[in-house]
Amino acid sequence: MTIAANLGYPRIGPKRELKTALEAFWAGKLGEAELQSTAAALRAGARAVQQGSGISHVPSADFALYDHVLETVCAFGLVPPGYGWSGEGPVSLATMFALARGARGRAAERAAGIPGDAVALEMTKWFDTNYHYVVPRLSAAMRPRLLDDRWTRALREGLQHGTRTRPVLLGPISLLLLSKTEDGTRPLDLLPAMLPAYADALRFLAEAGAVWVQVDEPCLVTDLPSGAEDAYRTAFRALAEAAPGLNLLLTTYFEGLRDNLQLAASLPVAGLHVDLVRAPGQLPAVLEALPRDRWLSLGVVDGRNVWRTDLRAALAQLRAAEAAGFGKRLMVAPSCSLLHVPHSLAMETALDPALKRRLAFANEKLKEVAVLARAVDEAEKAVAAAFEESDRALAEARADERLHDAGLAARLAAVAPEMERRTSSYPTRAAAQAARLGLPELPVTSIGSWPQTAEVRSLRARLARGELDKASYDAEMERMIAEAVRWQEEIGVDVLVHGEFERNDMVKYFGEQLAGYAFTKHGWVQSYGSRCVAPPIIWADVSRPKPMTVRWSAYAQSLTDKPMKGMLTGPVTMLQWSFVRTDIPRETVCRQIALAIRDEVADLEAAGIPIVQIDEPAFREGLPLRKADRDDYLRWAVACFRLSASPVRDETQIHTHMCYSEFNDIIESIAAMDADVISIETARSNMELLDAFAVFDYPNEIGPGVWDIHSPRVPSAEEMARLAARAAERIPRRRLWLNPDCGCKTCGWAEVKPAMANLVAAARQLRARAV
Ligand SMILES: Nc1nc2c(c(=O)[nH]1)N[C@@H](CNc1ccc(C(=O)N[C@@H](CCC(=O)N[C@@H](CCC(=O)N[C@@H](CCC(=O)O)C(=O)O)C(=O)O)C(=O)O)cc1)CN2
Ligand code: MET
Ligand SMILES: [Zn+2]
Repeated sequence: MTIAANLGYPRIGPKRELKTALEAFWAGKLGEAELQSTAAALRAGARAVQQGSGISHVPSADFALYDHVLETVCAFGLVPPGYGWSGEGPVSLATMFALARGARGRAAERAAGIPGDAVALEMTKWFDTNYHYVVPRLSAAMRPRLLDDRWTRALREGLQHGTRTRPVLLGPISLLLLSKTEDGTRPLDLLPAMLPAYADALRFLAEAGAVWVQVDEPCLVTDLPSGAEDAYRTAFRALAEAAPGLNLLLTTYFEGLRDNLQLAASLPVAGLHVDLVRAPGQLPAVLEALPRDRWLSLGVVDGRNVWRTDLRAALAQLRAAEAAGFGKRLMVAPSCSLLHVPHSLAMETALDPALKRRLAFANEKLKEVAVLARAVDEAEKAVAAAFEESDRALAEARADERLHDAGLAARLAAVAPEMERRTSSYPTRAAAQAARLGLPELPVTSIGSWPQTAEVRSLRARLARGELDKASYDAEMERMIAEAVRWQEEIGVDVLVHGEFERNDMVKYFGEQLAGYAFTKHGWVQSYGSRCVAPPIIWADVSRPKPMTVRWSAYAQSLTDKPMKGMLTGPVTMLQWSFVRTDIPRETVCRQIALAIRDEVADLEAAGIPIVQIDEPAFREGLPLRKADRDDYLRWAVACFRLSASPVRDETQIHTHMCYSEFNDIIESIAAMDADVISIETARSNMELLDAFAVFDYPNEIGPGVWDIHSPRVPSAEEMARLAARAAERIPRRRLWLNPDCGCKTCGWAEVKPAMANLVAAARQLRARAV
């Protein structure tokens, strides 16, 4: 019988219950037992929904309080020293959260022996998603072993409630390849030490009654480093031997297997899961390569996007697998974990009904999976109604004239090459800008947002509930802007920002004002830990009905003689952090957004704003996972940024900002964006991220972050001056700016005020020193 399977379910809870519980726990308002019981209730709810939808392979241990990579690290005792773990026994919750968030000198941390200055481990993007995982920091001295059998515990939890779940384990090779090492060891060198711990986990699972275990190896879709192939063979031989009766499902997602297909097909596992949404074309090769005694799990329902599945097209792929001899060993599944989509459409009462009919969130996707599994076994007739609904929604979408804006198409077709170029080259512009702005050496600025306090959010919540009228809301925003402007002037910041108080999120805020975008009420997706985003949905051609930010920036500029920086989110990030329609190329959607941003840039200039920052924090994240696909992406991504940035005169300064990025492999493209100034996150890497800019001889101005805003610690002026001096060893001082790593929206004013004052002091110290 064809098996309906799921690979992972959203963790945050339909009403963000996990977020609420975590934040209460961290604030000392909720005990550990209560936190754990909220988590258990969420898992029970998830199992019930999945089973109720007809899923027979329900995942377990896909849940994590903060992050699944971090929980894996803690389970195996891969904890660096300095976080209060003795090296024996299970890793405490306090230690786990200190690894994730750094210590804050709280009583619970002191009690757990965690030094007050313990800094958080690095966080980075999970492949090309907007989910962040905690990067394991490994060393050869570590003695991996199974300290906390979270997998067997998860299996037993399901069994107690009558469900034999399929535990999910992050595979050893992906775990190591996603890690960093401290002592020059190569991550894969740790494999021999890791394997006994993995073997224990599998053996205990088998003893506890597991039948299937999902071993996630997403790195199999990437360009593997040397040695990885052998490591895969060694590892899976050991895993297979550890628990011979257990069925391992080798699970890949986010891309096709390509040149790793033979490797994947040759590993001694019971089944292979492949992503047929990202890489539908790999099916024939997979059918040819995979031995017929293996199970084949086909990811035909998109786990990364919110559109309803074309059931007929998906069924055709399943039938092809059946015809090729996998009929008795077939699984239907989402392409990847459903972590990346919102819980349920049921709560979305305000969506346009026609649009809503075209959507499927996690719960709806599970039903599609179940319908497809039945369709394979019982013929389409058994599920005819579902197929007709899918056909109808698709036909309706194709016929929907609202999707296409003829005027916009004409405008895009008329984009001339000079629209993607500033009038003059950087040296000419730099001179004009220097004359206009009169900035000191090492100018001090910030990345845009000031704290999104509970007060700001509650104003917005009251506006949404109708308890506050728009005029009063706007007046409150102006009051906060005015206060922020006065404070920045007082402490001596050179280029001011208005603070972005009026924005719920840097993408959603713009999406809400652009035509072609829809947004949800409860469509939350976990970004990291307790932080969520509600990505807007691009369903039709995107255009800008009217100016979006000019009012706030112009107001802020009216309060000061110092230059005010206008703040926009760039086209690539707007694309990357939205759910995007699939009927036209992403490149086209991005160019539409670029035109909208371009108009906003021009309007800001016309309103007298001398500097405009176009944020592109997701520029690197959008990079295809495979090197072979990268040039094409970089070509259009750079062009879109330039299209949005180029309507202005020489003397108007364009900034961009990027964070969470390694720049080495894309530095040429960053230079090609030709922003006058780029600010980047570098504080945590001790300026090492700047090396790419130095080696490449990056020609324009750079603001390397000297304050890690993700840490609650306030850096001293000396510390920031030291980092800036390190930067000055790499980049000529006349092209350097001083700024934090990123926006301050998640900080509190208690850190922001002293840290910004210290930043200004650091700049003054350095200016006084001749280098
Ligand atoms: N889209 C996106 N992706 C991104 C980032 C980003 O900024 N945006 N940054 C990086 C990730 N960093 C992030 C940093 C912070 C948050 C974050 O703070 N998220 C907020 C939600 C932001 C939001 O949409 N806020 C809304 C809704 C706030 C809310 O929850 N309101 C309450 C009511 C609050 C009250 O009554 O006081 C409710 O609706 O229940 C607003 O401010 O209006 C959260 O989880 O809490 C998310 C990601 C990378 N990816
Ligand atoms: C994730 S990048 C954030 C940039 C934005 N301008 C801010 O300051 O919040
Ligand atoms: Zn940032």
